[in-house]
Amino acid sequence: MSKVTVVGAGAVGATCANVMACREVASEVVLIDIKEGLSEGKMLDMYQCSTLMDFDTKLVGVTNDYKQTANSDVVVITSGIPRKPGMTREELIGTNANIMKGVIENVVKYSPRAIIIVVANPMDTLTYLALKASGLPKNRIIGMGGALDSARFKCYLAKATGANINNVDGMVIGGHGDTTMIPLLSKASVNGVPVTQFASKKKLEEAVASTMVGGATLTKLIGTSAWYAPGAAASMMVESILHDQKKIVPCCCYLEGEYGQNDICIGVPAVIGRKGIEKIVKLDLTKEEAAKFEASAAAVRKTNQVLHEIKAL
Ligand SMILES: NC(=O)C1=CN([C@@H]2O[C@H](COP(=O)(O)OP(=O)(O)OC[C@H]3O[C@@H](n4cnc5c(N)ncnc54)[C@H](O)[C@@H]3O)[C@@H](O)[C@H]2O)C=CC1
Ligand SMILES: O=C([O-])CC(=O)C(=O)O
Repeated sequence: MSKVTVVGAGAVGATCANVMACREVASEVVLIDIKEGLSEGKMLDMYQCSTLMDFDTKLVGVTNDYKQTANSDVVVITSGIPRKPGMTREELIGTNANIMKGVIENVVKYSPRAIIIVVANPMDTLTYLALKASGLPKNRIIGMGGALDSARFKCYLAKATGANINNVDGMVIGGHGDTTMIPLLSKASVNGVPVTQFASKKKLEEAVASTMVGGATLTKLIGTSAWYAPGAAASMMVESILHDQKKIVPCCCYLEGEYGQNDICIGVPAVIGRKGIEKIVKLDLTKEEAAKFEASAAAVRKTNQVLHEIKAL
């Protein structure tokens, strides 16, 4: 028996709940939101897919009643406003930091043993806030960003190389921001063969640039930010935890010396299993990539500083 709570029944939260239900990732999924009836309605709709899609997951929707989320094994936090075209993720901090503080208090109160996955933006800074506000050990607070950015990177690489998408491997580390993420071209491959064998430098650099603005491109097209791939990425992380799959997932982790950084949550590859972040994986970065990581960390720290200015920390 396993129980997952998703906080925020908007686009990303409901999609994540739906993917988890369809894949039977957990025996019970609870969706909670402050908007009266929203979670109840979405979970009822989802439940009515059971026979159509052949799943048997207990689905519960609640309005702001954390008692029903009690003793969750994993909690995914998507509550927060999304950006509109032309905005950065960092601009969401004032509203979303306040939401995060209230949510974390309830999550820790009702599910003290849960592993928490932070999705709301600006994700790296809100992961840091969740860690500090919850007082939980660092292995139990994970931010979702790198999994999504890497999935997008693989799509753009598949287009650039003409390779089968499922043969493409690629990883994005660093902050989850338009200018802070670092798609690692040096490690990208098609079935283990470096991507440079399949596409020109120019095309590969275009794939990197498109990945970095992947979220902004979707926001411009849709008018609000994306949800299908974000929801699926969060579900994949929950699955790796609950099924102890020990997948190596680029995700936002608290660093204490790794990659030359301290007291920061930022994207690095990690083994994700039943204990949450089980190991931070060390990559041999090129000189240029290491310099980019340093700059990315400096930018994330600048946003973290805002938490003090708005008295969220
Ligand atoms: N880390 C990542 O890779 C990604 C992060 N995001 C972020 O996820 C967040 C959610 O995005 P969407 O689902 O598109 O937004 P949305 O507006 O569709 O849904 C947000 C939901 O949160 C709810 N909410 C607000 N305050 C709450 C509270 N205190 N407790 C419970 N629920 C509360 C709202 O009522 C709303 O239903 C945004 O901050 C967005 O930027 C979105 C995509 C990817
Ligand atoms: O772009 C946004 O604001 C939402 C997000 O983080 C993403 O889709 O990568």
